[in-house]
Amino acid sequence: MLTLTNIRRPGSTTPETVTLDNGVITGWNLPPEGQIIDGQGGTVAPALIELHAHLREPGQEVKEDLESGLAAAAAGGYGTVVSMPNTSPVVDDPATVRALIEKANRLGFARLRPAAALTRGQLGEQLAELATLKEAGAAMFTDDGRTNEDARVLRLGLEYAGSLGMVVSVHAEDASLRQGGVMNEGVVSEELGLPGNPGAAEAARVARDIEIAALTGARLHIQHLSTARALDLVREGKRRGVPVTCEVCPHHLTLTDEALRGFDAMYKVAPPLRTQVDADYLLQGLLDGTVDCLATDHAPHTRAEKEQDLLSAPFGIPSIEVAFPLLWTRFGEQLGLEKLLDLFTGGAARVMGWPEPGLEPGQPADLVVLDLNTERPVDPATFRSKAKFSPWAGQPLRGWPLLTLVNGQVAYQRQ
Ligand SMILES: NC(=O)N[C@@H](CC(=O)O)C(=O)O
Ligand SMILES: [Zn+2]
Ligand SMILES: [Zn+2]
Repeated sequence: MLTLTNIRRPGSTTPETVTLDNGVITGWNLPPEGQIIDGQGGTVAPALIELHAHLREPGQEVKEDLESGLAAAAAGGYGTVVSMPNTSPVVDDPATVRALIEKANRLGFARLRPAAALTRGQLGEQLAELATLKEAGAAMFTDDGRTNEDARVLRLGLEYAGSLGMVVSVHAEDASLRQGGVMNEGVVSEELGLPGNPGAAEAARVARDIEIAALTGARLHIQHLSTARALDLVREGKRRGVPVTCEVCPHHLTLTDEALRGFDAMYKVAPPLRTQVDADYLLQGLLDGTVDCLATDHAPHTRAEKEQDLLSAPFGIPSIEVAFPLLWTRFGEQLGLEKLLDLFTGGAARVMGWPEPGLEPGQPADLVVLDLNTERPVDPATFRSKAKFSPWAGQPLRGWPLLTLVNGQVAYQRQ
């Protein structure tokens, strides 16, 4: 049993108390019992849900592992993380899915809901054993890290996953258009003389995949959507009743291809940072509901890897520890707290078909307490993630988590 005192519900200024027992919320403003934690006047919300993080286990533990990645997630306010299967080996077998879940349960940080590969080895040729992967606990199917080039294989994957009631999520870029592009194709890439990856690579693939979702009637989720054009395609697909959803990442909302002018591969990410027009358009998509949820695509690499030149360095930006404060500080006024929290919690749950998280008695005791007002600079040296660098290093942000509870247990507490 745990009692959390001195917390406020979103939109309220009244300090309250909540009691947790057996992994659920048991009641509000009851007499304190069990372990008592002072919420320091922070705002309490359901713990955030991350649908897209690269935790790198198995095989790439030099970049991140379950312990560092799930601790980082809890420090970022997340209670649940869907990990991507582009590991080494690829997560395409039930035993690995089970082993990951068991290990994560022992760690006691954020909950892990691993995604499994849609195709064996993520090679895009033969479907993985989706039914047994689901049975083992796979949360969704994706070949993220790679693109699904064969439309027929994606069709079969959607049909099979759809029959199991599972979501397929896609990294939607046309590989032949993307080629060796290391940044957005446009004015900046031309000035810098760097190979560009056109927005059309994303839009063309999103259009194709929405058609396949319409054809199959199966649930398709578009990952890390980055362009205005692709967002219009999703909007139109939804209007037609196609079962398509999409996520947007913090870096595509807050950074543009201008960041590449310093030739720093920290800003190299797939899909690439686009233009301010795209970033503004994505924000509108958050406001009007076209974007279903926020997801970080937390993609840790070693510093040495990211210090290589732009052509050699791997793609990816780590952000799981800064996502909420970053977006609250930048867009809190435009979005409002309730909408922003919904994009980090309920929106993600609805994409997955999971129960709607909430603060009522009976709800899971997965909670975050946020300090919405105190400004603190981003300090990558304090990150739990192994990737101790950040595009937002030094920036003063508000909205830092004070406490994250998972299953009624402390998964993170700020010192
Ligand atoms: N987004 C990235 O730039 N990188 C991801 C792969 C991916 O999400 O496609 C990674 O695994 O590092
Ligand atoms: Zn991807
Ligand atoms: Zn990814």
